Amino acid sequence: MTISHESILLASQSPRRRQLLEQIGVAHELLLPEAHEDAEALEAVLEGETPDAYVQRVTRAKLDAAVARRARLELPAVPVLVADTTVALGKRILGKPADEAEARTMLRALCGHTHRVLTAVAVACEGNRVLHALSVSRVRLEGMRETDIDAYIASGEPFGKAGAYGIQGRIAAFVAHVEGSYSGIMGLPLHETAMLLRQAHVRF
Ligand SMILES: Cc1cn([C@H]2C[C@H](O)[C@@H](COP(=O)(O)OP(=O)(O)OP(=O)(O)O)O2)c(=O)[nH]c1=O
Repeated sequence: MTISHESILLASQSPRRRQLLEQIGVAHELLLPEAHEDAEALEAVLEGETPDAYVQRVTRAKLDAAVARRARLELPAVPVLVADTTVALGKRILGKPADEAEARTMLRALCGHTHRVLTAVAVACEGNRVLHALSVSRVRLEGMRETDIDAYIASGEPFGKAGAYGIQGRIAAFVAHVEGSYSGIMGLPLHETAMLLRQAHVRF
């Protein structure tokens, strides 16, 4: 992989994060996990951990893994960007649903209530100095009928997404209120990300 010194490395498998970074014109290359790296173990919730502590710990672990990967691959020391998104219903952390039943349980729990979407962002810059930010948004999903939930699950959209939904897709028809950062809910809060990248002297 040839990396321009004007680029950053986005260590993420999320197509949304890539698309969002493109939206603000940040030149980047992907730094994807290698086969032996176990993302699931990294994302396990510790006992008693709050959603805020959880999302920041996972983000830091993703960053450490990505910086180690950059070194292993002998890539130039350009900034590395990572993020993690978690949906919190009170103290309850809703990750990505493992199957249809879990997606259904999550959607039923979210409907008719306001929940928080937390996205932590971290950048490793020169000298491996770490910059980080946390975006917290509030989303209210109105009640969905069981038939609406069935159709949404059948669309496949809940999978691979924290809280079993993606605000950028069909669920938008049920989003009654949003407060905070739309891009943050999608997975990369662009205002906070731009601030961190400017602090890291990235030009875009
Ligand atoms: C709440 C919400 C989440 N999401 C997605 C964003 C993230 O991709 C995903 C949360 O999972 P994450 O673990 O944050 O990210 P990821 O595993 O997809 O990617 P990475 O390689 O960077 O760790 O949920 C949406 O796309 N829209 C939404 O409205």
